[in-house]
Amino acid sequence: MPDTPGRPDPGPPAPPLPGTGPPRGPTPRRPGESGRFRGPRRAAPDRGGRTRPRTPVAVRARPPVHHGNSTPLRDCSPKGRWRVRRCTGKGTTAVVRNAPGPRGALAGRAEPPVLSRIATISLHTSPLDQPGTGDAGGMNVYIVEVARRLAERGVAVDIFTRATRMDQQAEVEMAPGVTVRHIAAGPFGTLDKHTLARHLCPFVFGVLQTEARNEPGHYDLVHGHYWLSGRAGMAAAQRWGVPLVQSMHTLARVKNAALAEGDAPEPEARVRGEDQLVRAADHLVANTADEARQLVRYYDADPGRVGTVPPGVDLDVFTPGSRAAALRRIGLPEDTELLLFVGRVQRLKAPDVLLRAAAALLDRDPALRGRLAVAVVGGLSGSDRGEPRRLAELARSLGIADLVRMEPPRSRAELAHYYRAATATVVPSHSESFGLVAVESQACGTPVVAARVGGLPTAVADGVSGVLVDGHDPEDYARVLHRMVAEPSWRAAFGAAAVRHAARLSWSATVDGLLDVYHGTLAGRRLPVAANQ
Ligand SMILES: CC(=O)N[C@H]1[C@@H](O[C@@H]2[C@H](O)[C@H](OP(=O)(O)O)[C@@H](O)[C@H](O)[C@H]2O)O[C@H](CO)[C@@H](O)[C@@H]1O
Ligand SMILES: O=c1ccn([C@@H]2O[C@H](COP(=O)(O)OP(=O)(O)O)[C@@H](O)[C@H]2O)c(=O)[nH]1
Ligand SMILES: [Mg+2]
Repeated sequence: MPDTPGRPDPGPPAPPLPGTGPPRGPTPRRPGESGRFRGPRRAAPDRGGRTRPRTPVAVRARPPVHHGNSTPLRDCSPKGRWRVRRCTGKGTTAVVRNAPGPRGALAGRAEPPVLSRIATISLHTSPLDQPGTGDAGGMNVYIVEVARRLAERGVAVDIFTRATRMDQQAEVEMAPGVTVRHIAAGPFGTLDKHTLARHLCPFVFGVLQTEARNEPGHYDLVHGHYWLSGRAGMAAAQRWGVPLVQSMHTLARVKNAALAEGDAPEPEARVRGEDQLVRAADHLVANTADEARQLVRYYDADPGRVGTVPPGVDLDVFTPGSRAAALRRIGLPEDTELLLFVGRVQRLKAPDVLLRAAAALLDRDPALRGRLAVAVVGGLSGSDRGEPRRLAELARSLGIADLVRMEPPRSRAELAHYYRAATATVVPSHSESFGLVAVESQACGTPVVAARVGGLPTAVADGVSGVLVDGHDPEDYARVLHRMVAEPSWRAAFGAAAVRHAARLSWSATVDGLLDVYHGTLAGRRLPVAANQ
């Protein structure tokens, strides 16, 4: 990754969102209702089935930037240093939190923070979508895997996403304790992510309206995924008086510093939105120490508010198995040497590098022609929809069209067969905050040949579970792939180490890390993090 790119002028601030400005405005009402509405007075059961006490107290609105703004509070329900409070005076309700800090009301007290329900925001893509196509990728997998496991540990998760079809139910139980809530915002159908910022206000309104059907204090924390969700999360967290934890998944400045040839840069509006979000979030979750450093270096994040929590892999689905059987299963002869690409088909992921490397490999070893195959598994993605057509043309011009299979997006169970069948999975991305595909492949016992960018050096143990390549020269990839094909014992050693490496990256460990971040945030702790190492 190149060093800090020239930081563009931050420009004017993005327009304010509902709920972000002090003092707090009127509470959302139900259609046809007048006066204050806080929904049915339903007591929220905690994870043990008990009812959490709600204590009405005095109100004070919080300024928009709360860090260091410690205010002693009395007579309120403690959630670590965060307090949710309600006032019946003057017909308004407000939710207030006191800022973390040693002078806060809880200083010196050792009460464990309450964490029973989280609002997860995934505005631009739904956890119910098929990953590996459009804008649905590793983030979707992450949200699903984490939500399920949080619920298993007694933390209910509501995932707010934008409704994309008229026939979608307002709420869908994705797993016990995990509810996907569809919020109408903008027209139905898939919208380009760059146009979604225009629909933030109705989305935020829908989220606030949904929450308003419950007692105040329904959510203990907001976790935003991707910058658009984070912008919505800023408003919701402030309105509810709870902390905002944010995962960026990708950063515009990082992507723009490493663009593939011909790729369009992320727009300035995203860069500005990310800047504001980094300032507003109570804690940022980075996938790797590299991403944590990028947040500090490119966005001036406070290192004490950046936590590093690596994503994981489903070790029940992605397991090693017979390569010959897997090849048969996907319709290829048992002696095939399969080079595999899995992911959203867009320039940033550089599937073209794999095709060029396959052609270079055949130049090195023409005898391979009868048994070499290349599979590109995944769907159209990104604003430039021409990539699949360009790949097909490239394959023809390289004289390898007969070897290349363009496969539609596959389910996770089906993907496991592709990984097991492959000689190597190739991840030549120009930028990658982590790279779940690399870990899934390793969990199936297949080594990875990847670009040495972003989080891939964490996902792949270089020289042990795979090989990292500097840059995107197809010859460099071909050299490594040739050895994988020509020296089966060399490849087998990588494969065995790959299984061990992936076994250290479980979703359960991810949830441990996230719970630490959540509890630390609720308690107002700064995180001892590697962001500035
Ligand atoms: C390329 C990259 O860094 N991917 C990450 C990331 O994934 C996706 C990314 O955030 C996409 O946004 P964009 O193309 O605008 O930058 C989203 O649309 C996708 O839904 C994300 O999945 O997150 C993954 C999980 O943290 C990470 O493994 C992957 O490397
Ligand atoms: O046909 C496909 C292609 C991809 N994926 C999944 O999409 C995710 C891609 O995540 P990754 O972090 O590698 O990249 P991202 O798309 O987030 O940039 C991985 O979990 C893949 O298993 C999938 O389920 N089916
Ligand atoms: Mg700051």
